Amino acid sequence: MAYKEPAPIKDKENPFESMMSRFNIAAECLGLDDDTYNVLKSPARQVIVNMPITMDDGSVRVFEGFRVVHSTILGPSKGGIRYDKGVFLDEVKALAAWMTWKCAVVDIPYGGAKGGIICDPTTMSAAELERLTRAYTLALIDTFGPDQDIPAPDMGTGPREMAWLMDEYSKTKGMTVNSVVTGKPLVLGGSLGRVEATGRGVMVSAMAAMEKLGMDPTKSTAAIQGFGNVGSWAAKLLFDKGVKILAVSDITGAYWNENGIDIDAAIEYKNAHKGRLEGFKGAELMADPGDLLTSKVDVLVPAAVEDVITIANADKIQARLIVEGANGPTSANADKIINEKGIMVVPDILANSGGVTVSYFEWVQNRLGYKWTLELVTERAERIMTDAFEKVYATSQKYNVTMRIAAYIVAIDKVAQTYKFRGGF
Ligand SMILES: NC(=O)C1=CN([C@@H]2O[C@H](COP(=O)(O)OP(=O)(O)OC[C@H]3O[C@@H](n4cnc5c(N)ncnc54)[C@H](O)[C@@H]3O)[C@@H](O)[C@H]2O)C=CC1
Ligand SMILES: O=C(O)CCC(=O)C(=O)O
Repeated sequence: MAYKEPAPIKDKENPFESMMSRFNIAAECLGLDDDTYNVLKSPARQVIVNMPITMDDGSVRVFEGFRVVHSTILGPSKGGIRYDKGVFLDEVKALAAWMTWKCAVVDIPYGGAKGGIICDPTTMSAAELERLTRAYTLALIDTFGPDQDIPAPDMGTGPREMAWLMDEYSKTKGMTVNSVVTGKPLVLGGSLGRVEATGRGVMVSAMAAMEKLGMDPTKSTAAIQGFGNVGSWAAKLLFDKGVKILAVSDITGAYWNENGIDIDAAIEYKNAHKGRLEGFKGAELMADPGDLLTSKVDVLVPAAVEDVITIANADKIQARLIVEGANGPTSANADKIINEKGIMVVPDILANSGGVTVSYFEWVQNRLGYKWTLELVTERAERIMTDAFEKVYATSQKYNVTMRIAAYIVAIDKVAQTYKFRGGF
């Protein structure tokens, strides 16, 4: 196969190269053939759109957006849409590939995609965001579809944006098509349990890993970076399991309480303050928010952005366990340092796959025209996550590799086997 030792790449890494360097190692472990390797390293489709939007003050701004479909070999492509001022094409390419691996790890019948729009949603009105979301939907009308490519929320987007997308798509088709998007409000066909699904999967992964490491959750401490959808739910569900959360953070700073943060109070505060923790009195503001990552805790959950654990701080990490709520929070160059320190990492493509798993349930329910109970959603999602964790753990033992490389091996193996049966290239 065409595997080559990746050239050393410096932090800040290109996220796509970062993804590829892990893919290369896993491909070599599997002895992946050249043809499949070459197909999988290239995204199937990359669309760049420019959308002129009338702002509230009457001016017109042109926004750039992307949709990258990495693979559809396992089924329609699936993946969130990110609204962020720093989003860029290679990041979306990496995120799309991670979706392919993630869906394969949890064994759901989807390929991978991701979208992004360069914008700062915190400075835009709801009306401007609605116009932008509708324009993006129209620009990608031939890409999206319940059997083609199914978006969902990611950073900076949530049920509100998914509702606009569903409505715009449905209008162009002349009928209601709720299965074109997941993460919708419940009343539009959203699934019970989707909002907390990614955080729940993080909690399930953390519990499974703690068991392997012989850690008692009720005697363990944790720090959580990011207090949005994933971080706040992961914090809440770990807190409910008795884990003492010593630190949480968001874009406004990191907050520390030696005696443990009351996560219910933190969530209540955030909800009452435009989604931000700024001014939260239940913890002290840390002088440097980056110190959260190297603080003295047992479990670290990066649940914000990419490349926060790098060669600059990896050797200072004190946690025994890292559970990656975010996509790509650890740079490829930091993997070796973390591994040498004996820290167990539950990688993103496993740890945060609870979200897409319940998105899959939402799509299934929409297509059935039927609603599942929360108990059913939770029980099925937890079973899928636990099975995936055990499969990845067993693979890591079999190949004597980290959980991250094991997760890639599980995923690439499934995709490669599918290609073998389907043929076609
Ligand atoms: N929403 C979902 O279902 C899924 C999200 N993810 C990933 O989880 C991560 C977070 O996504 P969401 O929670 O949905 O986004 P979100 O937009 O709901 O929240 C992001 C949070 O991170 C904080 N943040 C941003 N930059 C930060 C920084 N430099 N330091 C500390 N905090 C920072 C924000 O203030 C906010 O609290 C992303 O990597 C996303 O791709 C992964 C799987 C599914
Ligand atoms: O729920 C989904 O379909 C995708 C969520 C997502 O974007 C992710 O897992 O990174």
